[in-house]
Amino acid sequence: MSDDKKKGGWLSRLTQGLTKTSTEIGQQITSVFTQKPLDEKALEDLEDLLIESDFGPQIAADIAQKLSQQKFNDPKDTNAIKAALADAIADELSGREDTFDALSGPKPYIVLFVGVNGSGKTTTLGKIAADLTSKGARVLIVAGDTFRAAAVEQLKVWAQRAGADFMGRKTGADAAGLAYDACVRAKEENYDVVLIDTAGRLQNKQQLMDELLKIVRVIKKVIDGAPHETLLVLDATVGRNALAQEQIFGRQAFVSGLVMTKLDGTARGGILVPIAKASDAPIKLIGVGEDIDDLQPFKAREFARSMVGLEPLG
Ligand SMILES: Nc1nc2c(ncn2[C@@H]2O[C@H](COP(=O)(O)OP(=O)(O)OP(=O)(O)O)[C@@H](O)[C@H]2O)c(=O)[nH]1
Repeated sequence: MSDDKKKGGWLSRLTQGLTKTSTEIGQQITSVFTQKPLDEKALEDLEDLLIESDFGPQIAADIAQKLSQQKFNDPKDTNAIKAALADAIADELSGREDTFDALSGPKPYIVLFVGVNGSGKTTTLGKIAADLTSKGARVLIVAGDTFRAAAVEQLKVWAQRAGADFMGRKTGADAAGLAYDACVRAKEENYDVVLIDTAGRLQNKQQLMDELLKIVRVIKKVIDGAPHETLLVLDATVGRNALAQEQIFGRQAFVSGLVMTKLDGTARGGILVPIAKASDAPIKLIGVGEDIDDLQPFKAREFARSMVGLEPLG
């Protein structure tokens, strides 16, 4: 067992978090390959397996094609095949990863969280707040989803837990007005980071987008160059719907990074790959569980290895 695993560090959490997907891919790959050489039928089976894991037909075909061109000394050596598969997945994700770093940029650093209700926005925001305050940052949490009292309460709890300050308004208040006041306060009171939650009702897309754009406009009025980061939070368990959501929010062009949550809750974690490829914004963070430590920086190679059931390299 590696040191990381003993400590329950992020790599082992990543491996554990992706168990559902890696069981699907990692174990099935054994049955795909053990009884036969890496022939056309095996590659077709691999392609099907990748499609079942939500990689999408094009990416599945590209990966199978790549593997078909490789020579394996022992076609029954599933670890070598898994490593080649992990490399092929990581190659698909090349250039699609980036770091989320709220502490090296200008202050106050303004981060906006967008995404549909239930995607994990509030939880992601809370986990980030806890991480930042643990590093000594002064953090202001802003409950910009003014439509749902429960969302405001949930954020308040996260703020208390993280030791961050909190700003909210009564139900139905103007979210852009709240964001404006929060930015003014953050400037005056020298906060390091402001984390702004937003509403995520998708029943009326245009209204939702108009409201988000209004929030962005007012933030810019107070702080030049802000928001410094707009994170789109997507739930991996909704599969291809997450791809559709990326297209809706991504088309507005102000998304600067993606967070893929609940990868632990699905055997179809392959969905991250077509989303990463379709989006203009890179993937910055992934959620592999409900604990604070389960929100992790996205590292394509480690992700790909965990996904096929190999130890991440670290
Ligand atoms: N298993 C797992 N659960 C998660 C993860 N991220 C968030 N959740 C859970 O998903 C549920 C929804 O998360 P919220 O943060 O409330 O989602 P939201 O987008 O803010 O949704 P609203 O509050 O409805 O606007 C909660 O029960 C979270 O605990 C994750 O990475 N893994």
